[in-house]
Amino acid sequence: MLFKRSFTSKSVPEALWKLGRLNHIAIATPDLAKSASLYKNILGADISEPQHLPNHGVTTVFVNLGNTKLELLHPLGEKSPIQGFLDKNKSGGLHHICIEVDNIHNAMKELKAKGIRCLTDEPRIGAHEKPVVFLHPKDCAGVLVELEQS
Ligand SMILES: C[C@@H](C(=O)O)C(=O)SCCNC(=O)CCNC(=O)[C@H](O)C(C)(C)COP(=O)(O)OP(=O)(O)OC[C@H]1O[C@@H](n2cnc3c(N)ncnc32)[C@H](O)[C@@H]1OP(=O)(O)O
Ligand SMILES: [Co+2]
Repeated sequence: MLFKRSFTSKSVPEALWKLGRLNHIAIATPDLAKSASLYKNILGADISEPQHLPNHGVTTVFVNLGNTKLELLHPLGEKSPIQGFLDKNKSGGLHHICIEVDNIHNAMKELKAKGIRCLTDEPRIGAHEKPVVFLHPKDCAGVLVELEQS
């Protein structure tokens, strides 16, 4: 005998958070001026002024692509989190992806419970003045993932 399963608001608990749009793809570079010039003068993109983020140990230039952004990253200060990556990848390369979430605290709680390492205990304010958190690349198919509150 077949039973029809009914999905009511009672039987399906509402998700505590949801993954949203791709916010940016970050590229670490040993020469920020050269990489910015590549996108602006050779590829003809719209780019931002450099922004120094001492709390994150990086200087960024954003490249606006319309549907998403590129974040060009260069180390700032002596303990930059991207220095090790640039030591291993001398010409630079793809560093992380950033995906928006609608509730970063709920996301962190659930991901931690599922064994995904968050690289800080609390979100920090990121390049867009919104809370961000990074997830360990070894727990995310080899890709460093940044979550940003939408
Ligand atoms: C402003 C903000 C914003 O947009 O709002 C930003 O983006 S700030 C962007 C900069 N900030 C961040 O990246 C913060 C989060 N990142 C970090 O805390 C760090 O970069 C780590 C991800 C923990 C890696 O640190 P570090 O390179 O010193 O550690 P490690 O050499 O021990 O690396 C551990 C393993 O992870 C690998 N690994 C390191 N960086 C990686 C990356 N970007 N993508 C994929 N794998 C990576 C290493 O090769 C190594 O693998 P093997 O053991 O197999 O060799
Ligand atoms: Co980023």
